[in-house]
Amino acid sequence: MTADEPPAAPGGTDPGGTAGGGGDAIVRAEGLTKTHHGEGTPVRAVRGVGLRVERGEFVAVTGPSGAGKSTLLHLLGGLQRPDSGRIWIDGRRVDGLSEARWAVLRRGGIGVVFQFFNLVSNLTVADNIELPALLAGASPRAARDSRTELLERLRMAGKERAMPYELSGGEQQRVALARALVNKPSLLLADEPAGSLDSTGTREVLRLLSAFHRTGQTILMVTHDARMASAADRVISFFDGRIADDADLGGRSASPYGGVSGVLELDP
Ligand SMILES: Nc1ncnc2c1ncn2[C@@H]1O[C@H](COP(=O)(O)OP(=O)(O)OP(=O)(O)O)[C@@H](O)[C@H]1O
Repeated sequence: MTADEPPAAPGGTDPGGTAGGGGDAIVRAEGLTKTHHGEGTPVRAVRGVGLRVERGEFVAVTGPSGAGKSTLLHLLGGLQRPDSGRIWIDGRRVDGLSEARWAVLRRGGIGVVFQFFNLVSNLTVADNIELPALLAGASPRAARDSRTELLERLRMAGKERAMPYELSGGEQQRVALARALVNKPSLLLADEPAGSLDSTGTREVLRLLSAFHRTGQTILMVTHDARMASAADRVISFFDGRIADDADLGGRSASPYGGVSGVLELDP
């Protein structure tokens, strides 16, 4: 499939990951635009953005409030639809997928964490983490094993039976991370993952994201916090709906994967 061909049929895949996706890119987007039509004047939140994230990268998208960072992340996770532009995830053209297909993709290939955890309040920690695994078709035993392993990695062993309201904000975010990672997604999208945490919670989330990154997890994180951004190996500055700068922080990268790029595209 070339970049000009229509989206893959729902369920269609490109196992080689090269059709339109180019090389080993986990995310590729071209010409993305999104205007919000709210109460007042329409807001052009994303104004022609091209982006490429390679397998194993940890990319931070930073910029002032209202720059359009969250909108960009929502477009890449299928939580909002672009007005124009194309998106490939793991080599597969996805911008034309139905809501249901996007939901399936988020259940397996894309994990998402938000500022406000969004745990299911009447489910235990264990059930919150196992649910997406079960929905994706894992056996109860496999879901339990994955949950146990993740809770250990997240230093939350022993909290399996706790309810979300019994946990601190930092602990709830660790459960949200476990839930997002339980199906081993090729991409983790994180929208201000420490935005509602104190400095201890922020440090812990940062440490955990870095630890998952070191074991190969591809992460795209939106943050306005310079400390958070400094944990990434590449920082994209977003301003007024566009990529204003794209800096490979080089040397510190724990990722074995090089070759990064991000391009500013003109308005269509
Ligand atoms: N659903 C919506 N309806 C109307 N306007 C919206 C909507 N979502 C976002 N906007 C507007 O689009 C612009 C970009 O918002 P967005 O949340 O993407 O920015 P951001 O860079 O993530 O900001 P912040 O750091 O404050 O979260 C803002 O002006 C915002 O008010």
